[in-house]
Amino acid sequence: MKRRKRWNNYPPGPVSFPFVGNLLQVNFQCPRLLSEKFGKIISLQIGWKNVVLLNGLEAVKEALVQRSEDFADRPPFSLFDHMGIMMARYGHGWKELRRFTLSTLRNFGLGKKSLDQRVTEEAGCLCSAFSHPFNPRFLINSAVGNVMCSLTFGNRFEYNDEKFQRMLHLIEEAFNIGAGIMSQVILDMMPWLLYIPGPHHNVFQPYTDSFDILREIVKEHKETRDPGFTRDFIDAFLEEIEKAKMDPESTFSEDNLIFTVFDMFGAATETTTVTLLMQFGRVRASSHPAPPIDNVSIFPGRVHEEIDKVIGRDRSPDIEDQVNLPYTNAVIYETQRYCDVVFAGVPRTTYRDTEVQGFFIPKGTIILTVLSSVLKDETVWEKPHEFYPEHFLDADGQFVKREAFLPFSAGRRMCLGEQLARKELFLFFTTLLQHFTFHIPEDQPRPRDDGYYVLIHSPDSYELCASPR
Ligand code: HEM
Repeated sequence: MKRRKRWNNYPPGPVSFPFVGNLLQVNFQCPRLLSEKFGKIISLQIGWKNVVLLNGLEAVKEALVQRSEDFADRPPFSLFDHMGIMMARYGHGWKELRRFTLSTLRNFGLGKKSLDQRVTEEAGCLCSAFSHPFNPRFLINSAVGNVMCSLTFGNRFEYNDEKFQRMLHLIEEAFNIGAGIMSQVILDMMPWLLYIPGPHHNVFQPYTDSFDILREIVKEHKETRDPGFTRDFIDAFLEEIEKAKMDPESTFSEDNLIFTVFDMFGAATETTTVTLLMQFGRVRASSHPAPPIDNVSIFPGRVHEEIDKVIGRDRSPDIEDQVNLPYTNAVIYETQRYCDVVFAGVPRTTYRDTEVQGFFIPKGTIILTVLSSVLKDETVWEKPHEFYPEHFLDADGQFVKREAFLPFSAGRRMCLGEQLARKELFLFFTTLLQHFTFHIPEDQPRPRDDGYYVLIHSPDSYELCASPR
């Protein structure tokens, strides 16, 4: 009863059951249903935890931008005391690691040529790996993983390299487990389970295996490092550990190096892979002989035309071409809006007592910013539930950014890799469309448009044929 204390002016929500709260009543994939009943700001109880869902541009903007610090914390992680960046609690350690990571990635090329070249080079490798017909997930995931390897370890891997594939697989598995019901709800409600042997201890395995692989890579770096020459992110972090040796407050340690690299891989690979799969999925959906379901059928031709006119066929696309390719750019942005990959955001926690849209929200409440409800906000977008690249074009056909375009979230904890992801989404897409036309293998039905929701919104598995242009 004490835990169920209600505050004055606390947001409304469905009645919750003992122990499980609203866990069994709520369809998190469709928060719109809850909104229709309770409004834009809804309170829930998941196990013992108080959770508040924020829907729509106004509420999400007020929380993440205007009251940025109030909403900057993350919930405690039930499995272990994990630092890194993604799940770190708001405070000195997180600030130090985030600032360092952002500036190091920038120096290695976020905003500079060298990163563009790495991505372009990887897009070239991806082109040569395309066969006929094929499932693009493996290749795209490997190419995206390789960009991260090149930034953090200084080298890329062959797509069929066993160690590389094992690492990508383990990190993905660990992220799915970390966000799953066992670690988020069951172990959190009953932490004493960890003192009892049983199969639930398997949740730790992908973490320890991933950390072992990363620890080995860090060890190799320490053995081969030249202090006058920084090869990659790991070298830069090792330098920082040395500089901070005498500072007892410092967050720079080998454990935190491993956690940070792990976090970046986990945050970067699946999100970017799935967004690219959605982009090619849109192209593929447009080429199916059955009548189109929306206006997708016209766009690949227009994108090909624009790329041919601005870039031609002889040179590789460059990030600077973006400004001269308004339609292509609009298609990329619209895919992110329409497919809302990180549909419910990443959970935050209130850092102090605060309020949103007049509702009181106490310190320590878990906040889900439903990004999907912003990307499809009916008061903002002309055709929120259709694929409509014109959302990002003005009357003269020039590209325009929109305030409600928040797939990377906003505020202090917004995605740290937005610039890198933007480059990958643009350079992979334009390079592949410059070289290929895509279509669905004969005999396959029109692919479903809705995909499935776990931690993120992924497309159903599909096959693609790529014909050289
Ligand atoms: C299309 C690709 C991507 C999407 C849609 C995406 C989306 C997001 C979202 C919605 C968040 C949660 C922000 C919040 O709490 O409000 C986030 C956090 C984060 N992302 Fe991304 N992301 C993408 C790519 C990347 C890449 C390439 C990197 C790596 C460099 C990255 C690194 C991170 C990190 C480290 C965080 C945690 C930030 C913090 O807590 O301070 N992401 N991302």
